[in-house]
Amino acid sequence: MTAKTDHQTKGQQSETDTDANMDANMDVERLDVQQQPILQQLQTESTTTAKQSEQSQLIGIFFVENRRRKQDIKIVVKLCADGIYLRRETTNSNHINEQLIRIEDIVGSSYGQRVKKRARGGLNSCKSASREPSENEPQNDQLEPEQAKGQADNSAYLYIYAYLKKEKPFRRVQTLRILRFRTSDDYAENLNTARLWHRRIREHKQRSVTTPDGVIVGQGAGGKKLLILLNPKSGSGKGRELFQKQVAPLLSEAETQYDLQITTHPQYAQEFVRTRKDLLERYDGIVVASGDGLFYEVLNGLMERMDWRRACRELSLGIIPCGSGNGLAKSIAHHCNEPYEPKPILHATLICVAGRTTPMDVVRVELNHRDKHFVMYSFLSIGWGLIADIDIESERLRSIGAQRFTLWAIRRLITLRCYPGKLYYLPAKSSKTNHTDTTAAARVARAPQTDRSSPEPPPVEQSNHRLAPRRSTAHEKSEFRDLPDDDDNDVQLRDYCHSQFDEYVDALSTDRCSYRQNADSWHSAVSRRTAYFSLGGHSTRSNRSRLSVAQRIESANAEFNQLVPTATMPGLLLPLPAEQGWLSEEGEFVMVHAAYTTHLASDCFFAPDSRLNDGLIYLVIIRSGVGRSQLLNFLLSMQRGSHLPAEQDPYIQVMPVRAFRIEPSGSNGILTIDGERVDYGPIQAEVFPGLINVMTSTGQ
Ligand SMILES: Nc1ncnc2c1ncn2[C@@H]1O[C@H](COP(=O)(O)OP(=O)(O)OP(=O)(O)O)[C@@H](O)[C@H]1O
Repeated sequence: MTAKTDHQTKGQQSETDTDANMDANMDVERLDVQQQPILQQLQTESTTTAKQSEQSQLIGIFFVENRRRKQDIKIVVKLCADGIYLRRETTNSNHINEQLIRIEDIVGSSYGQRVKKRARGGLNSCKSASREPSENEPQNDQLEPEQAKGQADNSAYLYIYAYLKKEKPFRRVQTLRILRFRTSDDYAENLNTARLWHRRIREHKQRSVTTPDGVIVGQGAGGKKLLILLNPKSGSGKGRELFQKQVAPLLSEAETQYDLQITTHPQYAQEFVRTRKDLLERYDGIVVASGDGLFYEVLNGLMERMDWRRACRELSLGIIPCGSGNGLAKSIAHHCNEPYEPKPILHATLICVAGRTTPMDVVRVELNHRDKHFVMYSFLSIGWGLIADIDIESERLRSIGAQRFTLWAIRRLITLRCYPGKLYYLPAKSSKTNHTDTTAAARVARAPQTDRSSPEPPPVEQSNHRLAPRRSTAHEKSEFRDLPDDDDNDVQLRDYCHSQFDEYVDALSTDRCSYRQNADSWHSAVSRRTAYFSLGGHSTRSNRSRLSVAQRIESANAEFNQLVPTATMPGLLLPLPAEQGWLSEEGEFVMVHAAYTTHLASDCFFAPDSRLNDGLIYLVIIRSGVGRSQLLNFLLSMQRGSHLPAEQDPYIQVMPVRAFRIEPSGSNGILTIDGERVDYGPIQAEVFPGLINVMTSTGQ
């Protein structure tokens, strides 16, 4: 190994300065490796975890010339499980400065020859992920001037991409650290050193997202790709451009492998997700680069799959906000205590490449329109009245931007509307019955896999509840699990169905209308499932036609259980049992708005107490008789999240519930699900706690 002493030449330093000047918003620093000792790998016995992590430490000593102050800075760089420690010492004063770039803040690294700024991953270009540099000479157009002129530079460079969290103002700052390895005259040898650092960074990053039981969570971790669905028409219609400029370079820095699908029309994403056979084999995450509307399509497409249960478990979902509302992206950023503004796309992409996931609640919604029954899945909100009116009716002013909401709010305040109807809800803290057991969480208890030692199923309690609930544990309440999908469990379920046959038939015949409603569900209109729900018809997927009617009903229900997450509240046309804690209120309402994420839009902090996985719907009720000034104050304070009354108020009330039903009396009004208008009429919803996993930077 030949020692080099010319590491602080004029030419090199000016390059570093140029970088710093050009990347005004980015913290760039190039550190040149010193002659001796350049790199040490600590050799320790790998008997304990601590020792293992020590073993994977790398240490190097680098120098930077500070021409302005005419002094050299010596920088000791240590790479370990926590991240990268930089200890700076100036040579002519004893000033020491230390910095830790946390492993969570490092998105990735790349190595190879020195490349021009425009050819570098995260700066302006989008180069392909996981670039494996050749050990031959680099391409001429990527060489620095000195190289291009024929002056050989045998150095290998390591580019470390990090985004440091700053509190004031709250944001992430793009940071690039360049390590130059040139202890040898042989480029291949220097490249090997850079490659080792690169590999170690990857290993540490991967370890940081591994759960205690050794499972690597999040996208990209299992060697699969991300599927990115991009709506080029979302928001201001610049989705494609924003992706190329802001998202692709970051994915490249993080070495994320992905397939990009550009949607061509409404329903494209839903259809793609629903029908793609190898979705789970090929991808471990789906990222929506669009607004909340496309996320809604992806969620519902997943729920229409035969393997929806596995899909919800194994595919993590992320969102990069290119739309106009972006309530989900803001809610996730809020959950992770991550900045959102001023660069929502950058911040959200960082969350998507962080490799961690958090369970999130989904709400199952039932609608009835012209005797047809619809089922869909929602993740944001359901609105009836004021906010839904403002949201939908102001569409005609879309061209004026976000101000349309303010203008329309004023209009609505002047001509205030009240809607007569009946509201039912199941409070989260009902003291009556163990109503939490009637939520989806209770199905955990029914899942044989959670208690294989006691296979005896619970008794049937009511005609509209096929399986009676067992009290669930605190842990069970925190996540959704439906009936298990392994073979053992299928057998147990079947055995149980047979043992309870008489009661089952009874229950089914009483309830049949609700199943037949499902036959005409929104799902069946667009999916292959129709055959399953058409009890009277011929199923192409089973030999049910040879069975008796009762057996066919039973068989249909067993299949139905396997296919969709079953509702625990009675069907939309059935009464809601007061003995299970259901409460109701009849009257005139200015608004009933249900939210299950903190933000309805990036600037609407609607349910500040909401958590991604709390199993709660926040029902905000505004009753008729509310004063206009109180209403104005409510609307004006929504942005800060201070709109909800701290004390009991006769007109405005917020209530955490597990399920609710709205029965509007008239036929004129607006109902929205996740900000999109749906048919006006009776609607009910219940929360499925933690049904899906969303990409977060914090994990569980
Ligand atoms: N290529 C396309 N052309 C037209 N519409 C599309 C296309 N791709 C998707 N869509 C539809 O556009 C609708 C709106 O998209 P999206 O929600 O992503 O953006 P947005 O409305 O601007 O954002 P937000 O919902 O946050 O207000 C979606 O419901 C989707 O069905």
